[in-house]
Amino acid sequence: MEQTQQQQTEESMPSPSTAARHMNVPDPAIALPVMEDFYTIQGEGAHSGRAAYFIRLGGCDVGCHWCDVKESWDANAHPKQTIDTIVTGALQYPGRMAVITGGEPLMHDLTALTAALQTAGFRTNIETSGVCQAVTGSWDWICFSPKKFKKPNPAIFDKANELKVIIYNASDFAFAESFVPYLRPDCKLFLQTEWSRSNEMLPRIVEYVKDHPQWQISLQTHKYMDIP
Ligand SMILES: C[S@@+](CC[C@H](N)C(=O)[O-])C[C@H]1O[C@@H](n2cnc3c(N)ncnc32)[C@H](O)[C@@H]1O
Ligand SMILES: Nc1nc2[nH]cc(C(=O)O)c2c(=O)[nH]1
Ligand code: SF4
Ligand SMILES: [Mg+2]
Repeated sequence: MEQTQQQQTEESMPSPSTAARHMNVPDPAIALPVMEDFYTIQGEGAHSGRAAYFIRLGGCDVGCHWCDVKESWDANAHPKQTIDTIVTGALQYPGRMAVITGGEPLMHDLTALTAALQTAGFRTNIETSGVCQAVTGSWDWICFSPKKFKKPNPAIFDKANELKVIIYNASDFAFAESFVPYLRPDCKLFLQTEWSRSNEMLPRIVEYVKDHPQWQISLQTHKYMDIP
C-alpha cells in the first residue's frame, strides 16, 4: 500500500518512551503509584521546619505495627501518575525541596523521578527504611529509618545523610546504636519517639541524648502543628 510522506515520517519517528530508552535519559512517561502529594513543612529530622513538597508513593512490605500511614502499604490501591504529572504538581509551589516518602519509596526504581525533579530545580530528599533491592535515584539527602521488622540493604549505610530511629521501647536505643559503626562519620543521628508512646519514651530519649550528645531528638512537629 502507498504511504504518504507524512505517514512514513510519523511511523519512523520513535515514541517518546523509545527515544528516552535509546538516549539513556529518564522517560517522563514512566508512572508511579502516588498515594498523595502535598506542600507542607518537613516536620521531622535534619530539615525540620523547612517548606517541602511531599510525594508519598504507595507500596510497603515492612509491616511496622505502629506505622502511621498503613493506607500506603498496598501499591495497587493508589493510581499511577506519570513523572511529568508529579513534577508539574510540585512546580505549582515556590519551595524547591521535594521529599519522596511512602510507603517504602525504594520499592520503586526512582532513577527517572529524581532526575526529573533535579532537572526542574528541586533538591531530592528521601525517607526510607532502607529495605530495598537497590538504592535507586539521585539523592541530595537520604533519611534512613531502619526497622526491626525487616533488615535494610547495607548498600544504604554509606549513602545515608541522616539516621532516624523510632523509639517504641527501651531496646530500640541499642538497635539505633547498632547501625552507627557502619554509617558515614558525618551522618546525623536522630531519635524520634513512636507517636503513641511519647509520654513514656520522650523522657527517656531526653535523658539518653543528654548522656550521648552525638544524638539529637527529632519530633514529629507537623503533628503538634496539626498540618499534613
Ligand atoms: C511513614 S514512613 C515512610 C518512609 C519509610 N517507609 C520509612 O519508614 O522510613 C516516614 C517516617 O515516619 C516514621 N514513622 C512512621 N510511623 C510513625 C509513628 N507512629 N511514630 C513516629 N514515627 C513514625 C517512619 O519511621 C519514617 O521515618
Ligand atoms: N510534615 C510532614 N513531615 C514529614 N516528615 C516525614 C514524613 C513522612 O511521612 O515521611 C512527614 C509527613 O507526613 N509530614
Ligand atoms: S517501613 Fe515506613 S511505611 Fe513501611 S510500615 Fe514501616 S513506617 Fe510504615
Ligand atoms: Mg508522616
